[in-house]
Amino acid sequence: MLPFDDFTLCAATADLADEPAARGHADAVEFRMDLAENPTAQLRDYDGDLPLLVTNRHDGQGGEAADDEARLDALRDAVEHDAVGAIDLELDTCLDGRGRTVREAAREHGASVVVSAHDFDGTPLRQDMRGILGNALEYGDVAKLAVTAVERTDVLDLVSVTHEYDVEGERVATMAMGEAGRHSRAVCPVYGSRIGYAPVDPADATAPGQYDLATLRGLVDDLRGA
Ligand SMILES: O=C1C[C@@](O)(C(=O)O)C[C@@H](O)[C@@H]1O
Repeated sequence: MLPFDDFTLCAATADLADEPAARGHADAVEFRMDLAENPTAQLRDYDGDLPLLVTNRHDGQGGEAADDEARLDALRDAVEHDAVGAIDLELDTCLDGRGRTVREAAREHGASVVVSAHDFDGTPLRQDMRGILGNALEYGDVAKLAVTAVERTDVLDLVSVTHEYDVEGERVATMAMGEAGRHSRAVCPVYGSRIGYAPVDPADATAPGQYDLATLRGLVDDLRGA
């Protein structure tokens, strides 16, 4: 089980062979099944130390998986592996009811549920970000929102909403994608964001504006005074 009680840095990858290289800096591995070759075999053969957060992102939310039942079946199967401590499920998949049995399977196997939403066009209004995270909290243990920053100042409202939920005792994970939002990946955790994502190798970024793993670990630890 990945409780996300505190900031959890995930090495985001489509290749579980990255795990040994991630161990020194990451708390967990985000396994992007939708970007992976033979994800089922990779999961079956995984014997690394780090727990897995499993994501099978559909193409409407920035991933490469078709948004079909097979995508959800793969998540339901994934939670049966002991190494899987959490799954990521899109908010739209929860709102349309298709995520219910996936969440149930996760709970049954002691895996946390991260309910996520992505905005690749911009940063929604403050009250809308609050609303999206609030909706996601209805379904998941952690509500995650990744927006796109066009200006550096777009991050201000995101930080403040993150802080509000943290003060209310809710688990949220936030980040602004894109160059203008890059600093949010280090700053949002200072205000309570529970999850960070970074590739071991910067060439393998899973979203725009990500730092490499060692850099993000250093920045977050520094800023949070670890
Ligand atoms: O949802 C997220 C967050 C993310 O998009 C990011 O911006 O770091 C990276 C993805 O791998 C992950 O699934």
